[in-house]
Amino acid sequence: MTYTEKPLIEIAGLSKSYGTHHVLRDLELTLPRGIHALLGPNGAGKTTLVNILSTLIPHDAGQARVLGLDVQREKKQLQGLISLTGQYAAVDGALSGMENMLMMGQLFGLSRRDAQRRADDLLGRFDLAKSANKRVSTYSGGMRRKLDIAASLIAGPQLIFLDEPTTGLDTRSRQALWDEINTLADSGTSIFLTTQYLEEADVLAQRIMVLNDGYIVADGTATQLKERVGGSTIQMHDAAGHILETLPTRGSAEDLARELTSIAEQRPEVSVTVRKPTMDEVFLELTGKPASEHARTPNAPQEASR
Ligand SMILES: Nc1ncnc2c1ncn2[C@@H]1O[C@H](COP(=O)(O)OP(=O)(O)OP(=O)(O)O)[C@@H](O)[C@H]1O
Repeated sequence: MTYTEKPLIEIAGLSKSYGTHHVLRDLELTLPRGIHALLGPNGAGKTTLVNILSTLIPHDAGQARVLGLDVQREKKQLQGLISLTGQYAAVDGALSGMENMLMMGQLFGLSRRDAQRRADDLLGRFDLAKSANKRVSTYSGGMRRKLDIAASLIAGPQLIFLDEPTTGLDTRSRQALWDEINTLADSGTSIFLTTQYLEEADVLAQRIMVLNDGYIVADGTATQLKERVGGSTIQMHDAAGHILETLPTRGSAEDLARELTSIAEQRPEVSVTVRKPTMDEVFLELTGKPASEHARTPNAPQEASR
């Protein structure tokens, strides 16, 4: 079996403590290739897990394999197949976008010619070609973040870890980056991202893991996580759109049809909307903590679209 056929990530009994503070406790997880998101409140251990999986820090107990390779014993080999983009863009402001790309290419041992070819391609893909020769200090936050991700892709990694890739970006830059992440995944690169934005996980990820107090408290698709929290609800509105009443349902077509027929007969004047639980409600249910205001996507729709 080659590494391309192995699970993307395999974790068994993984634990990590800082002194007496148990940050990760006995984690078990197997993920196939694709886009996966790790959600959790501040201090839940998301960055710690990403740092372990990307070989930056050792774990205390258990096993972690990425692309079939042991994160500690086969660290060097693994480092050639993955890349990590952290919360703060690690590009050099005094250099141009192209110079940053070439420097990264050199670091990964590419020839100047190969690095130039890859840099041209990536800067074009991330819509940075026009600014390639401008100093990065003149770039916007969104452009820096895109350059950081483009630079991390220069050696063609199989898997890219993105630690809070869109924190601090405005809605438009966030959307543009989501498009890039989807394009990357379409071209065969797997993505493991951490995020505090519930909508980001909802929109992008095939699997979502929720980390809380060192444990993975939920793992599934956005739809599965929402189903855990409960079935759809029926909201009744007046003509001005004000919510008059919210009725819980079990979510089956039969249950919904019965409730809707009863409303049609007894309150024909109201309008109705059927809504699924939002990721905010899922987060609150699973972690006991509301997603903090800053962790919500600006202008995020109130209702999830799935
Ligand atoms: N080097 C360290 N030494 C001691 N404690 C640490 C260290 N790194 C992280 N921690 C602690 O471990 C816990 C988890 O931190 P981590 O950065 O992994 O959380 P996170 O989920 O990424 O949080 P955030 O969303 O705020 O970035 C926190 O309580 C943090 O203070």
